[in-house]
Amino acid sequence: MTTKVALVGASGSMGRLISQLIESEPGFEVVARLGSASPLSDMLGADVAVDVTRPGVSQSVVDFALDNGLSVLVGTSGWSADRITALEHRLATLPELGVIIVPNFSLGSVLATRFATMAARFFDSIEIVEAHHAAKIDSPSGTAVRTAELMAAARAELGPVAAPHADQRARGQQVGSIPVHSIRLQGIVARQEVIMGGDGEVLSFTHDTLSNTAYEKGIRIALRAVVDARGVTVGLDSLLDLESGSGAGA
Ligand SMILES: NC(=O)C1=CN([C@@H]2O[C@H](COP(=O)(O)OP(=O)(O)OC[C@H]3O[C@@H](n4cnc5c(N)ncnc54)[C@H](OP(=O)(O)O)[C@@H]3O)[C@@H](O)[C@H]2O)C=CC1
Ligand SMILES: O=C(O)C1=N[C@H](C(=O)O)C[C@H](O)C1
Repeated sequence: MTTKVALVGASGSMGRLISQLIESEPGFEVVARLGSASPLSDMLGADVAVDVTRPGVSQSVVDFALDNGLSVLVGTSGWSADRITALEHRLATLPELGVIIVPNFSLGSVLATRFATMAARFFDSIEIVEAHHAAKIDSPSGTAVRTAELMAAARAELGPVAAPHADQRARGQQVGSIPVHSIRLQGIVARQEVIMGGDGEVLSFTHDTLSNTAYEKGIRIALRAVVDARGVTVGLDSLLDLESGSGAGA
């Protein structure tokens, strides 16, 4: 059986990549390509929707898809913990449907976030510096927000990180008390550094995306998973067993 995909944001950088990947993915076919001028009803007739649009648009795409019986794979940034909680409540009333939200399709990025989350309990001084291409419209990046939220959750019992003078604008935007600094620069694809300071030492986790090919494996894994998805799933790590590495060889 072929899964019919409505690709929302098809003309964009991620949309073009996903369209290409689906062409060589057995069992999937893009039946609708939507952009900013398309009515959302163009999705109707598809089995699943893939959303790679803009943070301000993604919610309406997901709402329309769910209203019309489509599960959704979301690659768009901007799905903060609050929005995800609201979505979980909605999905609780739609037991046949699922939404998979993947802040970053790159395996390396997901691993870097996992390592940083593991280490977060051991350091009180933590900051994130993320850098993206100049065309990126949102900041902080979805990956940085997710990383900060996971680190804050991991150290919930320890309280906020030590972020002196965090009221000064140049100290970044705090997410879960962790200052996040965003750089938008020509020449860069995507980069994130999580820096942790301790007594006489600094531990850092850096991930560089050098080209969009870094997203390919993760997109294939998430696409296969969305067909049978139920409820809300967040992060590529939820689709993989990071301890054993199983599922990563797509
Ligand atoms: N999860 C991940 O690993 C990654 C996520 N991203 C995220 O994915 C998103 C898209 O990134 P990218 O492809 O680089 O962005 P682009 O700006 O290249 O593409 C955006 C796409 O969204 C479409 N769009 C804009 N408004 C609407 C609307 N109202 N309805 C339907 N479609 C609309 C645009 O269509 P039109 O041309 O008609 O305006 C375009 O096709 C961003 O949030 C980005 O942060 C990016 C890279 C990796
Ligand atoms: O806009 C991008 O390019 C990216 N967006 C995502 C984010 O906001 O984290 C994922 C990746 O960093 C690239």
